[in-house]
Amino acid sequence: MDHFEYVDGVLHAEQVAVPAIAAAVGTPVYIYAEATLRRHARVFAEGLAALPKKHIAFAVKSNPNLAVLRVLASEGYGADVVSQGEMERALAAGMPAADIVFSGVGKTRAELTAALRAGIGQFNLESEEEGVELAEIAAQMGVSAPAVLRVNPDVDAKTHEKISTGKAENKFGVALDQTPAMYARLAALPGLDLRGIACHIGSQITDLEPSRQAFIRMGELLAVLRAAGHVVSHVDLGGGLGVPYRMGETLPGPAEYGAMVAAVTAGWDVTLMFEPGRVITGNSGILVTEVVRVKAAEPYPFVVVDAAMNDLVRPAMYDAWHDFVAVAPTGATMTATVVGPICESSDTFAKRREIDVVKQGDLAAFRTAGAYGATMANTYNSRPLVPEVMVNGDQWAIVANRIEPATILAAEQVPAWLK
Ligand SMILES: Cc1ncc(COP(=O)(O)O)c(C=O)c1O
Ligand SMILES: N[C@@H](CCCC[NH3+])C(=O)O
Repeated sequence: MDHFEYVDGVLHAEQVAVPAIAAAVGTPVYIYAEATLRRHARVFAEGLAALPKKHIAFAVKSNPNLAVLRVLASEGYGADVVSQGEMERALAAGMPAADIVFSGVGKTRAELTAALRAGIGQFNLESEEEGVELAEIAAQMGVSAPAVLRVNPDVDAKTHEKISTGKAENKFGVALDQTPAMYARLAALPGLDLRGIACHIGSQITDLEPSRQAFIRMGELLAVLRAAGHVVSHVDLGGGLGVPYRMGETLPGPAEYGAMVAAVTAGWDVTLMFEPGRVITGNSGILVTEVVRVKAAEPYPFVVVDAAMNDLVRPAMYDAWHDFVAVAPTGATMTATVVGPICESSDTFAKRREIDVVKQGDLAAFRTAGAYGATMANTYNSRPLVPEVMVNGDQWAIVANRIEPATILAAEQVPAWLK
């Protein structure tokens, strides 16, 4: 979090005072620190330095802002995409098609075709049905689709159930015990260059043991597939490494993760692939908001801010914690519930929490909002999508504009029967 620091009592993003951005752009506004993004990208890559052959594909879903993607492209990152839109963004940001991995259970025929045309590096197949369809399209196009089969290792990632992806009950990947036979059938298809396996057990993983167990299962499967005579040159271990959401919290970081991966995968002789998202972007961004008013209530007041669950949905959706701090704290604290203006009780950011004292008109920030923040925003209650700003040293720029909700139909566009 070191590029969002207090200088002379005022929160700064790198060398830029947050109030300067808020005054120019308005609130709410997402602010990203380029230096933090780069540092996270490098620290993650350094954590994997001991691995001989690897490829890192940034999980675009965590933050698809083009400026973010450009920074990560310049750090040598490829992209893990889950839609044609994400693929196009990665390409537009300068990521080579060969460095793009396409995941997701619902890739449509149109998306498979577009990705083949673009020449992406790898399709992560989530079902036999998808593999058969991809093989058929590729064969028609006279190409061979590089692919791996995503396995569901049936491991509990010990994270929030809504962001767990590696248990048998989850929709992702194919059952481990069915994989060898399915791999053999898919490998035989013309149009498919099946070259390995993939897994991803969940997001915001704060205990490395479930991942270790999943990777051990992947190693066992690798041995079974090779014993059956298959070529397995790539193993994709997904993303999911968690980040600290609370000031002072310490979690296993890229170094511990890398050491665990190196120990489990020693001797595999494959290219290992990684799909980190949150660990790169989470603490690279904040959401800045203004206090609309402080509403007296018993036993604690409500701090009503101008950001809402449509701007940052994680607290409403997963009961997620985001630190809430004053941009110019006085040093005093109060206990309050922090809420947005939306007409739902779930529009609550912090319940009965000790926070910096704030009053009407003060600026405040939700920390760790760089991942799954702006990207999950919507226009509920006819609120615009908030702008995004990137800071680089003492410079900053708007990297996504405020977007108004669906435009109001002009009178002549309203069908006669609605008039
Ligand atoms: C297939 C896949 N890869 C990568 C990620 C990125 O996860 P995270 O942002 O937790 O690193 C996800 C999200 O959980 C995912 O579903
Ligand atoms: N959107 C989730 C993470 C989902 C990860 C995607 N597989 C979050 O904010 O924590």
